[in-house]
Amino acid sequence: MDLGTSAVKVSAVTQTGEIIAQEGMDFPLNQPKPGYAEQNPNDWVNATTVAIVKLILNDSVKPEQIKGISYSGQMHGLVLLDENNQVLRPAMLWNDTRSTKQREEIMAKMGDRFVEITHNQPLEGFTLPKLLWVKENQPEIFAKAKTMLLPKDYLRFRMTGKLAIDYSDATGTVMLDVDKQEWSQEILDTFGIPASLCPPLVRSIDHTGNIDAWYSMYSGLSTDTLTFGGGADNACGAVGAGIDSPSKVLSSIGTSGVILKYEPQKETNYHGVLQYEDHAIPDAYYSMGVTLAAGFSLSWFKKTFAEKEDFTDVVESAAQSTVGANGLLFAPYIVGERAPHADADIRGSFIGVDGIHQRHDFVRAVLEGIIFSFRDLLDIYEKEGAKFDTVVSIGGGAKSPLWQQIQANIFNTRVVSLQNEQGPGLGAAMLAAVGLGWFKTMQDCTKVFVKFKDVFLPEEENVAKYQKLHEIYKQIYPSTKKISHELVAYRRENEEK
Ligand SMILES: Nc1ncnc2c1ncn2[C@@H]1O[C@H](COP(=O)(O)OP(=O)(O)O)[C@@H](O)[C@H]1O
Ligand SMILES: O=C(CO)[C@@H](O)[C@H](O)COP(=O)(O)O
Repeated sequence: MDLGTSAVKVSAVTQTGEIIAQEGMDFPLNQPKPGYAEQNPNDWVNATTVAIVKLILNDSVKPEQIKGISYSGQMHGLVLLDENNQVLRPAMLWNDTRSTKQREEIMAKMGDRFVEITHNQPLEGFTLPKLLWVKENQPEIFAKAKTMLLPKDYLRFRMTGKLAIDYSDATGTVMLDVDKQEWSQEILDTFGIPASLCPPLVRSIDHTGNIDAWYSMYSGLSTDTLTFGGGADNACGAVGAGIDSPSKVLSSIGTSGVILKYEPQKETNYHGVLQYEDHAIPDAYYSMGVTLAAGFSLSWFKKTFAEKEDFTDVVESAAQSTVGANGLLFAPYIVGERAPHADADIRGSFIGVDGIHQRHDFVRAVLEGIIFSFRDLLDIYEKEGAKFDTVVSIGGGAKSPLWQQIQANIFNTRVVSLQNEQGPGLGAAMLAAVGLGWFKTMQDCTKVFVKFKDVFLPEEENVAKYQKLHEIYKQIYPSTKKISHELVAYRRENEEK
């Protein structure tokens, strides 16, 4: 199961890694105020159940054939349950940036010590600042809260009745002591959070209970089906894309965008400039930089300016434009940004709009702007001495060959795609396959399951053009910061009246 932000995708995978059936279902994202991003946890369960039922009825996957289920989940989202395990409020998602005040308080109280324990800065997107926002703004809800879960763990709970969180998602709460691999008592004590709120920690390949009788009745699944820990969607994406050494880098265009590197050592610490997380692979780690609105920028553009048209046609119309979109740049900061500019109040922009521009130039600028923001992240890694020979491209954005060629040119590195762009879903299936004992190690499973499809090579002339354009792009953030902040403040003032 891949519980994304735009949809859930359920894949049936054989012992040899063939995806024999796939179903999905969308669910809404609610943005009631500037910076807010919420979903109803019941929507995840209902959408997943519909996808499972379709898999059984439409695709003839027999329930008794399904030996194991594992989960890939959108990260950091806060789900709070009361003493009867009922959901207390809508889930606050990874792209919800309302907790700037709490983020600043965390740094003021703990400073570098916080970064030392968690290997991360307490950014708005992470779970702890959200929890502290609820504590301060909805104390009656905080008082009733008995359990905190992340999105995929809530889904598992509804399917098995068991509470658990795996280490890769636990690092994303910024409440885990990365060196000790346990919930940080120091952080919990400093912010008055009861340890009982934190669910039991499991490894991504650990058995987390069977499908229970209630969910078996509801979905048609068998109670003989085992579930496994699963992981953060980016950890699972890296597993499904075969990112098993520091020379390969993952480029994921989902709702968010991610540039991710495998890290063999626990001790590596980017001091919060990049995120540092436990991997879904036991005893391994990964770092990443996140663009908050990657695929989301394109979906926003399509919904706003081309609602009735086919998604692929809109994307491919960018081929009618030129490298550099005839002199038009786009900065994808439409819900704020996380890396390299941790700024909840920056907003997006089109720069250079000219009377000659047509809609396809705007589409091209959106595709390129998202990859320029990825280029910013690669630059951080390259400054730290990283050398990549291959970029593996996954996520909904990997459906477009044009977008992958743009990546090869902007990264000046070869880009490969997967046979099926569902990296996180395949990664989750691999965790179940290892958990079931079908393979001894994740590496053994990777050799059988991970299959590449197309290769996109950098084109020298276009690489040079994009290098020039990226230098211009880099000026957008400092040049638009003050204007963006004033506009967001204006909107807040007027919406609060
Ligand atoms: N045909 C397409 N070509 C390129 N990008 C696409 C296409 N269809 C969807 N996308 C992009 O894929 C994104 C969704 O990717 P996905 O990996 O499914 O996200 P999530 O896991 O966050 O739900 C959308 O935001 C959209 O911009
Ligand atoms: O916040 C992060 C990573 O830190 C996001 O990457 C979320 O995990 C959402 O993923 P997608 O829905 O875009 O796959």
